[in-house]
Amino acid sequence: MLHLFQMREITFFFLVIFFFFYENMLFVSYAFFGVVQLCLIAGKLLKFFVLWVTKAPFYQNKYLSVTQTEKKLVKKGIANNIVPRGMGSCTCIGDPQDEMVGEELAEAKRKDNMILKVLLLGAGGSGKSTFFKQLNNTYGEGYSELQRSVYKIQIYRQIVENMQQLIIQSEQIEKGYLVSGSDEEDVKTIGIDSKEKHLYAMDKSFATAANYVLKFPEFGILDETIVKHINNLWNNCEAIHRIFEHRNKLAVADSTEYFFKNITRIGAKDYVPTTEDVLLVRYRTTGMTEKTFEINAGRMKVVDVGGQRNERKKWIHCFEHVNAVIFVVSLTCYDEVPFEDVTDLNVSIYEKNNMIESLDVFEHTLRYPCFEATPFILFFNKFDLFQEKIKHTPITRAFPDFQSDTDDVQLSIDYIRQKFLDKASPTSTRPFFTHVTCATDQENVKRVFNDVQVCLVSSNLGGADLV
Ligand SMILES: Nc1nc2c(ncn2[C@@H]2O[C@H](COP(=O)(O)OP(=O)(O)OP(=O)(O)O)[C@@H](O)[C@H]2O)c(=O)[nH]1
Ligand SMILES: [Mg+2]
Repeated sequence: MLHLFQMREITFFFLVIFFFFYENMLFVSYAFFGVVQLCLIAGKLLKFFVLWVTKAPFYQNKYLSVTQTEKKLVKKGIANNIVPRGMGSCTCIGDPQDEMVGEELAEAKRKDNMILKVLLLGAGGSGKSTFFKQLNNTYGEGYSELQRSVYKIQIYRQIVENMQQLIIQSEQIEKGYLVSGSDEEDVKTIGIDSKEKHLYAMDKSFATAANYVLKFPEFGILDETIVKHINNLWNNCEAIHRIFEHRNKLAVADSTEYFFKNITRIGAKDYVPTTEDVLLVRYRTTGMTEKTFEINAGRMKVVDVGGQRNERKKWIHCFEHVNAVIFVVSLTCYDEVPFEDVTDLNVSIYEKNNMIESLDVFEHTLRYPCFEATPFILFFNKFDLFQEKIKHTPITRAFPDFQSDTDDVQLSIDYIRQKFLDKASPTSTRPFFTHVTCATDQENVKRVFNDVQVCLVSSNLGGADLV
């Protein structure tokens, strides 16, 4: 019994002792963990206070992050001690070399953000791609022999297609099409009096040459025979020259004369196009090309697009984050028929004027809401050709309101310039800059793009976002 009592007492005693200590242990442990928590919170508060006062993240912790780009740099061994950035600032710990990496990254990012995005827009054939090529020659790596060789097939095509076009037109005139007094109601003339049509007919002695050229395959490579025939037609056939005078209505490029004259060099087996050949070849752009050039220690991303009617539908795809639009106008197009309106080689229909089309495209482009505050730079291009054309063809061809039938270059350019500027809304605050240019002249392009760069930077980019 005693034993049992003692046992019960002893058990009770130990239970009391256990509960007493258990309660106290709970209290002690609660108190202990409470103090630890308070210390941790105080520590964090202290750390953020220090960060806030010094504006420098001394610590590397979960609030700080390393960007994917920086990780790649470390992986590639370009940078070796990238320290995470936190809360918008990027600083490095450790030795001064680490700090340099951080600064270089920041500088690289700042430079990246300073690229000006400039669009080259304008109607087909105004010279956009020629500017692009000239920029590549001046500020890019130029064209290697291999790259120039790519243009060979296009040069062959321009020569053969344009000669075919001239031959076909000669035949059409002979049949009575394209001359005034024609019975065909729909057919517009190219300004040849029916009494003069015999002057445009090729002599029978050119029949073999003409047939050979007409049958030449679309992507054929020039050989001795075709060179001989084209040389013969160009050098000896007067009718071909007379029709060439009407090239403005036939969508025959001005530069074709240069290629006809150089056909012996171009037809050689080891022919590699020169830089001049590359600049002068007429190649209708499809889609868009862009490249970043370093101009005046600044960077400019230039986008070249196709200007033909069906190409213009694609322009909208490159309208984001644009700092400026360079709108290229061909000064010589005031008596030209748009390529798309020279519809059928057999029965041509000449309807529109390229300068009026260019004005329409300009007006349409100005109306895009995304360009509301975007600076527009107008390039009145092909000044070299304009100076020659104005001597015999006044701009009244496009602007009958132009008072004088003058050959005054400055007066005519001023009139054309005003016609374009009139398209801008009178309430618009958007900046406009105008330049008279010659895209085939490297020095001119260099000077003009220098000015463009300076103008854009000083005009605060019209408030547009940087790329
Ligand atoms: N002489 C002379 N020819 C020029 C000048 N600018 C362009 N050209 C020629 O004009 C033709 C058309 O030029 P491109 O640069 O292809 O015209 P584009 O605006 O790119 O035409 P699309 O691509 O169809 O929109 C080419 O044969 C050029 O060599 C210039 O200032 N002077
Ligand atoms: Mg082009």
